[in-house]
Amino acid sequence: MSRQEKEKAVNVQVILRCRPFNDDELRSKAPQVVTCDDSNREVSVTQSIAGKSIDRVFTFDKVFGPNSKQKDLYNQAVIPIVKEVLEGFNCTIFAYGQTGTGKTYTMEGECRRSKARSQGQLPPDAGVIPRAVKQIFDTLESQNAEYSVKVTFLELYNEEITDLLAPEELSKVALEERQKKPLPLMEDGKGGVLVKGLEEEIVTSAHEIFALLERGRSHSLFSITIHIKEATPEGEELIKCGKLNLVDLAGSENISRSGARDGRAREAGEINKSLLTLGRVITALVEHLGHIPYRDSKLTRLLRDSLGGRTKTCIIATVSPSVHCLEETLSTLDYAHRAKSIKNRPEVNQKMMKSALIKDLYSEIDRLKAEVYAAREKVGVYIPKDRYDREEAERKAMTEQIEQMGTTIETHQKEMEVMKEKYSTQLGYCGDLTKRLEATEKTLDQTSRLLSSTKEELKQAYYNIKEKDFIISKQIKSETALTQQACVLRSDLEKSTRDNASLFSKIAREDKVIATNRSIVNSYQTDLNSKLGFLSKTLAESIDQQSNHLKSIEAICHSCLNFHDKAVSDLRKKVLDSKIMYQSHVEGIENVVRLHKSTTNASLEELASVDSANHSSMKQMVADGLEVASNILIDLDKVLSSHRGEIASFMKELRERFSATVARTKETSTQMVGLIDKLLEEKNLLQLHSSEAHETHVKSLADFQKAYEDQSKAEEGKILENITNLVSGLMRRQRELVDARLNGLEGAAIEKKLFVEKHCERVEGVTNEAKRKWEEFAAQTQHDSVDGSVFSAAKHCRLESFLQQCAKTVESASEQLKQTEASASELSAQQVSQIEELVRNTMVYNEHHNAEVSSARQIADEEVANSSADILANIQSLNEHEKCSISGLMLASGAHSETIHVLKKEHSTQTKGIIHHTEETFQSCYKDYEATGETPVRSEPEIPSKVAIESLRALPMDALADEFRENHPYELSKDPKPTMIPRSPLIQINGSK
Ligand SMILES: Nc1ncnc2c1ncn2[C@@H]1O[C@H](COP(=O)(O)OP(=O)(O)OP(=O)(O)O)[C@@H](O)[C@H]1O
Repeated sequence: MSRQEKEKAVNVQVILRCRPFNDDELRSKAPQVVTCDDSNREVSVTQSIAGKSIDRVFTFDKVFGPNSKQKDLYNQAVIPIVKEVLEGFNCTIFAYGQTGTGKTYTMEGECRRSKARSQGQLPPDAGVIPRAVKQIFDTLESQNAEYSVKVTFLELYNEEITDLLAPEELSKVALEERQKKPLPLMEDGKGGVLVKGLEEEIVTSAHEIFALLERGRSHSLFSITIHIKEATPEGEELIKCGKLNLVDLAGSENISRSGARDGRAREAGEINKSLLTLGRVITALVEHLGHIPYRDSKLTRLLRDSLGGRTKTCIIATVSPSVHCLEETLSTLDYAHRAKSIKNRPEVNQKMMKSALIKDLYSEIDRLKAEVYAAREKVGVYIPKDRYDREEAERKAMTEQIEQMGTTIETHQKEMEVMKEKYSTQLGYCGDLTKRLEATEKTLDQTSRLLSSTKEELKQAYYNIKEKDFIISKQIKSETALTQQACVLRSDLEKSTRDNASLFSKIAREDKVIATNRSIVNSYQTDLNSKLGFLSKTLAESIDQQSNHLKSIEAICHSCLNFHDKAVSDLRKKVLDSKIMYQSHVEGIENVVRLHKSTTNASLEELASVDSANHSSMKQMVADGLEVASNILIDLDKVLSSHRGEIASFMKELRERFSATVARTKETSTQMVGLIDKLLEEKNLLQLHSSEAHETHVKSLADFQKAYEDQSKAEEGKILENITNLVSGLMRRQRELVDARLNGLEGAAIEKKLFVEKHCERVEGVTNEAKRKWEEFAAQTQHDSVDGSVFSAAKHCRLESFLQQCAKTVESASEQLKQTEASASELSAQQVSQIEELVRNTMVYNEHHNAEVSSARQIADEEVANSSADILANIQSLNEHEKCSISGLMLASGAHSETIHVLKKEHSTQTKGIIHHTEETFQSCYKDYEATGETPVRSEPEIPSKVAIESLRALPMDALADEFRENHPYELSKDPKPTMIPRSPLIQINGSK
């Protein structure tokens, strides 16, 4: 298979494993309801509904029955997955199922307790995790590859993540604390999720992993990440990376079954939250909904890439074969079957250049160093910018999620309301349907009764018609025989007339008699024919009416039956639909209620704890505040009194200083005046001194010149002889220089003198001005100081009054603070007790509500089960009812046939009357020949006797009817088929007429 093909969308692989019966189930002889067909990958579950056993069959990617071994499951299902991990895919295997169905057995097996693996062999009971670890290390070692393997191991319980690989060198207490501390989840910025602070352990052999697995528990997620070094043909080093996640989920049973209460209820609620969210995520993925609620639980956040992402996923669903777990088994099978339709798009992880990996690792080391430094120096929290940004983004996302959850809760509540309404409407609808069913059943009963009575009547009518046909045919036969006999007689008479002329008169008489008799016979025949015609007409009409009536009844019966069948099937469908809908609603409501309950309980608990914490912190705060305030007040008091003293001393000092300053100013001004006078004196002296100094200077210069000249003359005299030529130049130059210097000094002295004189003039002016100003200033200062002392005295008085006022305010404030503290603590205690009561009430109400909901659900369940069972039983027993009603109808038809018998009797009496009357008339009219004695002896004509003629006459109606009944006995319960009814003989007669 090419890599491209491999990276296409693939369905999540779902494997079903059914464990063998456990000891308890064997002891209680629990019936088996789950049957596995490993070769056809089918699982069938037998359910008993309304006394009938119904099989539901599920097909999975692989099925492992109760006799399957750990090795079989691993070899067939897991080896290919581990191979793909070593090729660079990310793969996840997770076990899902009810508690005690073998999730941990399948994932971990019994190897934790076994010592066999210490010899390098795994025990036969070893599960998927140890076998996968062994396969990974065996493969890596056989490939002689350079590799590194690191593992993480966490527990996900109660929606909290705990690191099972937290360092062991910490003390036991610290370790426990650390292990208990839940770790938060963070988005990694690439669409993935990271567990913040999760330890990654580098392992070099399978044994090290086995040692780590000792810390394992249920509800855990064990991840192995493998890096394998590869070399390209160009000599570059690449790192291939694959990851295998092995998850043992929590049991999927519901809260009511587990009987969880209080803390355990929260636990079950949280577990349920994870599994409910997992179910919702699966549904959303299967139905391709826009929003997949991954963020609703930590489990789904962790498994995000495994459900609809780029990871290859295999779900191992575990079930029990026992009837006791039927409900959960069906739920697990539904769950797993739905998950089969999830599509993932697995991708091979991109290979990394070794240098890039090293760079990444260096930056990671830098980050860790910075964190270690921050932790060691305890200089606050060090968060790198990107992490801060990530956390900020996560915080925002969480805020949004909280808002979203709020709206989701609202929507759920609304949905719950709608569902409740729908539920009550459905109940009403169910009631209506039941009433309609009852009414329809009654109508059906009546119609069935009517149908069978009508059928019986019809049958009776057919029988009567046959009987009448028989009688009529007999009568017609006898009439024909009589007519023939009359004709024979007539021909005999005619022959006698011809033979015996002497017997003319007799013949005439006889002719007369015969004519009379013939007319009687004719009239009798006409009369009989007309009566028979009337009778047959009446019968034909009656038959028509009967058959029409029967047809209409049949049509009504058919329509009734159709309507009934349709109504029954509709009803059955509706009942089943409503039952399913009701169950789904109940399930939905139950889930919502459960979720709501867990959330409410958790929030109530949280509220209670927050509230009590708030109360104590408030109390503490108020007490602290009071203490601080009273400290401050005391300080303030102290400060105020010290300030008061200080201000008083300051004022005193100020006053003293001021008067000293005034005195000093006065003194200074006097001194200044003296000084100025002195200055003026000094100026005059300076002037004098400067002119004197100038003169002295000039004089000293002249002296210097003279002395110099004298010295030069003396020295000249001494050395003139030796250095006349050499020194003469020098001396000249020296003289020039001295002259220039003397001239300069003289000029400067004159300049200085002029400057000093000018300066003295200016000083004099300035001093005079200063003296004037000083005197003004002194006067002003004296005046100001007097004003200042008056003002400061006034200020002092005001300040003092202020201080007193301030002290009073402080005292009243402290008093008020005390009062406020008392009332605040009283109020907060009151509030706390109120909130606590509210919380207690709400919790009780919640429990009560929950109990009500579950009892209502139970009752509704029972009622629905009862009513649907009743309806089904009713439908089932419909035939029996029909049979009963038919037998009832048979009785009714017996009564009816009696009535008909009576009618028939009446009819035969009437017919007898008619025949008797006709006979009498015939007897009275029919005259036999009377002998006169005049007739000669005649040859014996063969005239049939009256008895013979009478014998030709048809039997009376009763006798004919009896004969018919004897030959055609009436069958009671056989339905006459209209198509089989023989045609009435009267039709022929009527036609021939
Ligand atoms: N296929 C099997 N063969 C033999 N015994 C099994 C099998 N499956 C489970 N068992 C036994 O059933 C018992 C319960 O199994 P296990 O603890 O693995 O269930 P579980 O689903 O992990 O439960 P929980 O949700 O509580 O973790 C164990 O004693 C285990 O040995």
